[in-house]
Amino acid sequence: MMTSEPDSLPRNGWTTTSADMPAAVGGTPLIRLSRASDATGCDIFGKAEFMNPGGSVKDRAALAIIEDAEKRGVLKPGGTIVEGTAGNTGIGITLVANARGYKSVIVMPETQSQEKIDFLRMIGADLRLVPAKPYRDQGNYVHVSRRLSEENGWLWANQFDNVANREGHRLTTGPEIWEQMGGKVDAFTCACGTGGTLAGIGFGLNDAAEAAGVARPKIVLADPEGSGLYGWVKSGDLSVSGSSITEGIGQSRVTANLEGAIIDDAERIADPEALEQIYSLLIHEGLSVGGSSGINVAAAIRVARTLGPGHRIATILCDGGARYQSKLFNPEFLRSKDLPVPAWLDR
Ligand SMILES: Cc1ncc(COP(=O)(O)O)c(C=O)c1O
Repeated sequence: MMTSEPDSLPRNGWTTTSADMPAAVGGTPLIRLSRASDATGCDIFGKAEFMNPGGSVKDRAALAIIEDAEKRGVLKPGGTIVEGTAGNTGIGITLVANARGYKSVIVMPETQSQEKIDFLRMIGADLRLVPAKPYRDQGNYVHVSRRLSEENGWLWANQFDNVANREGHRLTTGPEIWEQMGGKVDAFTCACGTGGTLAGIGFGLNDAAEAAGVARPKIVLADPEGSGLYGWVKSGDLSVSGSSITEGIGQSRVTANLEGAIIDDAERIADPEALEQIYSLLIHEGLSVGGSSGINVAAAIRVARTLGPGHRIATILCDGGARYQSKLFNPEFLRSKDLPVPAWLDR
């Protein structure tokens, strides 16, 4: 394995001296969300994944996938990693690649936020924008990235079906949440793109609960409109309806990362409900988060109301609001999607 630190050091770069960018991935704070907690009589906590070096939870998947490939000997010094991504995984891969001397080729649907596109270019990704197509179409960004890998002999990160993704969360994010909550976790809510975060943290929390001899937390999928997973969890039906302005989440198939995942229930959250949480977190708590975080917090509030006062619920603040300034915080964009524009934003 190519690391500049001995294996025995903790991977919590924010509280120890970091050797390099990869050492600073993870170890994020867990923040009590006051308004959501007060409104429900529960303690609702958000894991501040926007504090990772690349600004999102996907730094963890990127690092886990790259370290797994290094260990398996399929990523050689100076090698190239190609990936299809909504942007955040591409950012994580490119930053880890820069730190470790690899090259990155990032395939991304052109519909994703300009901020992610600009950031990927800034950090040196070889960016290939493609038209947004459904997964069944061979022009879909995931298939384009796989073909590029086959044609050029590059490593395909394959975040959707490479279970090194969820294994990374099982070994880091899950135990971190358990420890930060003192082993008292009643429920966990999380949206899915690849499913790595939901499945991996679910396994990690389950492992920790088993080791402690206590009941495991309830694991609840938070799903946007336009995703098939809510129906899949509720009735086994993956069919899709509606749409969402959120990015990086929603899925129409059971990825390898989702196979066998612990999922007890699901909440479907429409964009206005997610935006309400995003704006409330920003205005009242000073937390700037993106669309999937809004879906996650809205689902945590619903779960809190179902469980009743006194429960402790964790969720993920996946990335920051600045990544979506031109969309979630842009009155013209919101109006074009028939979404409400809050008065404070409309000036
Ligand atoms: C902002 C954001 N939230 C959530 C997710 C979903 O995470 P996962 O792929 O682990 O399901 C992604 C994935 O790209 C993302 O970019």
